[in-house]
Amino acid sequence: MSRFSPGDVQEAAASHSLVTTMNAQSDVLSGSSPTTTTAVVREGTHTGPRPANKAESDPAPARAYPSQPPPQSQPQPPSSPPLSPTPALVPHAPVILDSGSSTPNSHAELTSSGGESLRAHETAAASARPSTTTTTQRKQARSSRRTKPQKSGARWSKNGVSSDDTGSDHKASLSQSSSSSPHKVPPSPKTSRPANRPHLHPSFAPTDAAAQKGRYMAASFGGASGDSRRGVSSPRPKGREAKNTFCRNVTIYGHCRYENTCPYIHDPSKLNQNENAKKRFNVDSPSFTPLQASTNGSLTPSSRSAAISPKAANAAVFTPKSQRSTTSTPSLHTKEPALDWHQQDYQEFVPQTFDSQMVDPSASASVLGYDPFNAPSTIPTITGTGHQTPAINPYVQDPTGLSGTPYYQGANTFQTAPSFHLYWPIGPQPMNLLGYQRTAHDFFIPETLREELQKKSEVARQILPNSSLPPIEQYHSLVCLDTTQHKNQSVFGYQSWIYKAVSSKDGNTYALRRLENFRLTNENAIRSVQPWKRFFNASVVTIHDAFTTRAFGDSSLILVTDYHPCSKSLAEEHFKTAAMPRFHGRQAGSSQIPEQVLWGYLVQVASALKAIHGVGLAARLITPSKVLLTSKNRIRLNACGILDVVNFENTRPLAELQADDLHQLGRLVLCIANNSLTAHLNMQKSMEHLGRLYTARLKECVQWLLNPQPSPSTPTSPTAGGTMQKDIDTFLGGIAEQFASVFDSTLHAEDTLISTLGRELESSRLVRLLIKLNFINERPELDASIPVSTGSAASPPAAWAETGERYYLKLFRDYVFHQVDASGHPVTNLAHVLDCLNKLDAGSEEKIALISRDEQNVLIVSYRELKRGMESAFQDLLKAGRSAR
Ligand SMILES: Nc1ncnc2c1ncn2[C@@H]1O[C@H](COP(=O)(O)OP(=O)(O)OP(=O)(O)O)[C@@H](O)[C@H]1O
Repeated sequence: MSRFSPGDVQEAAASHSLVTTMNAQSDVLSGSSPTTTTAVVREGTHTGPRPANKAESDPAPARAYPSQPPPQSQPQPPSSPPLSPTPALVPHAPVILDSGSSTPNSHAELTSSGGESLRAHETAAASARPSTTTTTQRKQARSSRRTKPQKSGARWSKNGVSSDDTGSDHKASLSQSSSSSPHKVPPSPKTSRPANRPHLHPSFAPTDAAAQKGRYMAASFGGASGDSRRGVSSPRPKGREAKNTFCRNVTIYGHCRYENTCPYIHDPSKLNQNENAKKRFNVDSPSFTPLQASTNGSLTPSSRSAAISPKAANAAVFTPKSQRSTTSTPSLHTKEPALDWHQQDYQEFVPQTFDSQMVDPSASASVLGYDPFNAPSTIPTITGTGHQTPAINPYVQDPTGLSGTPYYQGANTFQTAPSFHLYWPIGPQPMNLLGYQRTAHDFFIPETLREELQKKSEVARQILPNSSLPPIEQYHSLVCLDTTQHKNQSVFGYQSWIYKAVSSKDGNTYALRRLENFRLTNENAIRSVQPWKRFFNASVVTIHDAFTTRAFGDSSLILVTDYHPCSKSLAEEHFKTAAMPRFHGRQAGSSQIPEQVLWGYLVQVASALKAIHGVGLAARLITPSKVLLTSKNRIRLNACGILDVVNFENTRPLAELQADDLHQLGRLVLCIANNSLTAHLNMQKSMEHLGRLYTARLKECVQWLLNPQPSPSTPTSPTAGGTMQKDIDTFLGGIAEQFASVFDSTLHAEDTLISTLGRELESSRLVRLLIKLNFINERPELDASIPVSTGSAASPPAAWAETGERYYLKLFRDYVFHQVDASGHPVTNLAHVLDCLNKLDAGSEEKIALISRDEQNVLIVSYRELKRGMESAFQDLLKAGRSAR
């Protein structure tokens, strides 16, 4: 990546006097203030890579990357006029010293090279044709053909249509053809093109007018000077290209005498095939039509199958032998096979960061054996009344990607899942880099965090197509979040389901917990949710509403709570490990939970209990399945308030319930520490195990929580002090030092997030800058609506985007994004882009060399001028927008 060097500035200064003499003329042309341009230098003074420019006069949209910058000593064609400033081709740069590109010059070059191509191709015809070709040039062409036949050759097509064809390419291939096949070409009936005819890009040449071909091809060869230079070193034509070319003898005479030996095509139908095959992706490309599935599941024969034997066409679709084969085969029968393919790829490549242990053997087994085609008939019987959705959570964070399979099976709608593997840095990341050696990833949000946030937002927005779940009140687009169809009635006394749903009132996504077949016998029961609706704590899932409904065909109680995408219960996190032989009630092989994680859980639940007990409530349900893990080590109580409604009539005293909360907390930690859901059933053994694996402090704390109300004479609290109450305040006092350490790590995490946010702020700043630039760059339709600030009548109205500051903003865009290296390859250096945009945003005094697309002019401008120009152009746009209203 080259940058503008100080030498350029000096050279620019040296040519300043010349620049000044040009100012008057250029100002009239550009209509812009002469003060806006710093300097312009002649071609060749810059040393850096040039932007991939096309000729200024070339209207063709397709742009070829130019070859190496032309050396100053590059020989000019004999017919070329001396270099002179040519305002007609210079697109109104504020001050321009033209180094040689001009309309007459271009025309001379066009004419000259066009004549050469014609001569080279049509040996006899060219000599007889009263074209612009001169006798001297013809001789030169012949001699060059004789002496350097190996340099000839390049692609050549029927119309000279390929956007990257060059004059010499064409000439060479034709000279080769003329040597191999003695085509006799008569003089073309059209000998020259009108003088004012614009330079036509080969791709716009008519395809059917054979007589015009030569002319357009000739015109195309004389395109941008960069093109013709590049053509000198074009590769030899390949046999395949001759095969793509229609024989000119057939065009001119109607037949070819040398058809047997001639390498060109003589059958027009073949030509069209070859043409289509040759063009890669353009407007003429045939659209891709995948094999469509008919309603009976068989593939509809397409035109492609007509070309193959019926046996082959009806052959079974290839299915790779893998775990996913059971799922991938039916996906071919969906409406959008291509999309399914993407989805499967996404499943396969998603790096799992947040979860590593959640492999439910039973779930995996059931999914593996799950037949999506039979599912609708079986699932309702499993899930009960009114519950017709396959009770498989599509969003479960299953590393195998299997739990979501049925969801993707049925998905006929378009889905754009972020392809995380595309962003993921490949290979080990370099360490200990200096400040200026940072990698591209250093500029952006950390990969793990970005992936987690993107997943959450994607999951929160996903819906199940063809879902039979009814809307409930204002909640629609219900998706069942349950990961298992075997519901445990013992928790609430009712089967419970949980759905993600969108509220039509506020557009937010909520989690709806439904208790099936719940009958409300007392109106006051449902009012007991009111205090919970006013309760907000960071460690409790907020409750928003509670009501009963018959939308499912039964009488259900619905509790509306916050929705936390990609979350899972502690039971799913810690107890659903791979199938392994059990050992003493524990799952052997499961890893030990770090003590710091357990203290984190203790502190979070304790702070939630402090708040809950403080407002005269009790959590009542602190079990592993009802504590939600919403991000790494971040938990929330998820079933508060439900038992208040369900057990309204036989509730216990509050003090008892609050003491039970502490007991449940102790049991939770004991179970997790023992990696067993039933650890509390064998208390002594479990405590011993806990004592072996963890510190005495943790054991003492759990012991205190599990003990019944301590008597005044037996102080066993964490504080180990004298007589005390067994309440949450005592407990908090006892674990104060753990609170301090958890609080400290929370602050560290917050600091990290704030600094990440700061980096993202930088990115959003650059995005705003880019948006502004793109509003301005090469804007076509505003030409008439915005008066060109020059006020010059000579300026065409269609020049807003090409004049004044807009012109060098356009060149700046090329400088930032379209640079090519010395061999003409695109430069895609993110650091360069960020560097340039940041300097533009800051309005730095640093100067850069902007090179016009025909590589004939170099503008030296500072970022400050660019910034000023961008602001003023943007203001123009705003004004025009306002006046249009
Ligand atoms: N508020 C919520 N936001 C996001 N996901 C939730 C929310 N509440 C529960 N979930 C998810 O829904 C799933 C089912 O939760 P639920 O509370 O029904 O537990 P469960 O494992 O089915 O236990 P049980 O059998 O006792 O009902 C879990 O994967 C959980 O992560």
